[in-house]
Amino acid sequence: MTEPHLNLIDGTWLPGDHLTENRNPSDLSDLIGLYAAGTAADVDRATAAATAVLPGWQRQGPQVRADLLERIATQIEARAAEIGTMLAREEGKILPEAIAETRRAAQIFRFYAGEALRIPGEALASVRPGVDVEVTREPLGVVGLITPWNFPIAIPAWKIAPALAYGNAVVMKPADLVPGTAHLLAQIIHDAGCPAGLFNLVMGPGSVVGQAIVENPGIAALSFTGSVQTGRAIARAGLEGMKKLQLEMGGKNPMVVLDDADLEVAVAASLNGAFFSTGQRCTASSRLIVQAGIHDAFVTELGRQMQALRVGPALEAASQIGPVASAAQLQGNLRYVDLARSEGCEVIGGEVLTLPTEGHFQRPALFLNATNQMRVAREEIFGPCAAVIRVQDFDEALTVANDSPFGLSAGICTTSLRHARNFRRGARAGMVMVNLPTAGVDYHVPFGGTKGSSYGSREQGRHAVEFYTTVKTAYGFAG
Ligand SMILES: NC(=O)C1=CN([C@@H]2O[C@H](COP(=O)(O)OP(=O)(O)OC[C@H]3O[C@@H](n4cnc5c(N)ncnc54)[C@H](OP(=O)(O)O)[C@@H]3O)[C@@H](O)[C@H]2O)C=CC1
Ligand SMILES: O=C(O)CCC(=O)C(=O)O
Repeated sequence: MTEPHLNLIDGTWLPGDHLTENRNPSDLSDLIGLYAAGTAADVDRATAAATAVLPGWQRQGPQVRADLLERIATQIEARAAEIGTMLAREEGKILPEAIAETRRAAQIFRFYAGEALRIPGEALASVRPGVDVEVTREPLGVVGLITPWNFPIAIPAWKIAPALAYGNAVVMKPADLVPGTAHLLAQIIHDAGCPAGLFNLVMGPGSVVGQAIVENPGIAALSFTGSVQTGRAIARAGLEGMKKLQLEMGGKNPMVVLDDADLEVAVAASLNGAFFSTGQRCTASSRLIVQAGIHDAFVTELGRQMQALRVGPALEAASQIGPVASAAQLQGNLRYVDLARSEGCEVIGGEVLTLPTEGHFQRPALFLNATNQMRVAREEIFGPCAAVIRVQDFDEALTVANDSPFGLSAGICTTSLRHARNFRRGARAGMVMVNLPTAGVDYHVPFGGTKGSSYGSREQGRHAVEFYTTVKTAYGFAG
């Protein structure tokens, strides 16, 4: 058995109060390691250390921050194969996707190394003669980051990097399913020369460590990605503590396929959007809204390609779709497959697969003849399952696409410039994709949604400055 992996608090590796097992969802006999589960007292200690280090750190200015982020980026890149392997092993994403996600994390750190030197501000003349006004962006203080399991390095990266770039300190809790990638990232941040207490990793259950972060009065702001249910609970408790909030939650993302679409493009975008990463993306295309004229050809070709996808262990080169991340997630997916049948859908695929290694393998599923009022078309499943809804024309497609409690990403496949433009304008979603999967985003532009998908200002790109800073207005009279 390898050494247990500890929490990073105030620059020191500390044991928490017990150890939890991290197992490989592609092979449950593979024990990846033991990870320290922290306590509320660990969160208090981390927050106190973060508070103490901030004044000295902020006095050093942005070049020091940029240099630190650059060193972190370089190390992540250098260790992309090792980190990607850990990510694939603990989360179940296939290795090429896991390595690509790791490289994306490096790019994110590098992007914010540059942004640390570009913090915007304004100088204005006052309405009063002789007075100058300066509007600056100031750090918030200590920020609490609570991250999910489905992007175990990209999401921590796109929260940690702007938090540090804009002069804050961090207390982070990764999802309990994926401590290994977070621990590697914490090691890199520590080894890159991050001052003690500036970045703290506290692993452990959401109900203990997550809750303690949400309730700690020393934490000024919370950035969370995960389920709607947990996001709502964090919003209530966070507001009680008057914290600044940024919540990224679910999606039920529509992919509209019009009669005039290029069939090959539409099938490729839908296959990728609905099933890649085992459908475990908040941007997944879980509603395929298909115009009547192309419906049968589209469903036949998508069904054929979906059934041909090779589901297998994440580290095997032949695998195209890895396992579902956990037993609980698989059980949830299977309940939705049953529900689809009982709501009147014809189901293709969706069954549990028995492979040589014991893991959570499931064949992707299409729910045909769905309507937008069915629960399988309204609730986020977060698995390799997509509901197909037939519509008559563009107007109906747009109405159905917008009729959802969520509004994260929305896609359309069409060769009509007019339909593409009207969809971009009319879709009630934070991100719109034309002839592209609803999932798979760039790291240097805003990410986030409308309605039940997101709360607070956008993540990623230059827009992250809005969340991770507060505005100060300073007046001066020079005489
Ligand atoms: N939008 C997205 O990107 C994601 C959406 N989901 C959705 O959520 C469903 C369930 O997944 P799940 O992992 O349980 O999502 P959760 O929302 O429970 O978990 C997200 C993060 O919040 C933490 N957390 C849980 N409870 C609390 C709490 N009371 N206070 C503070 N933090 C808490 C979790 O910790 P811990 O892991 O220890 O429980 C994890 O770090 C999925 O089926 C999917 O629908 C899930 C992941 C990402
Ligand atoms: O689609 C992507 O690239 C990112 C998706 C994501 O962040 C998520 O599913 O949580």
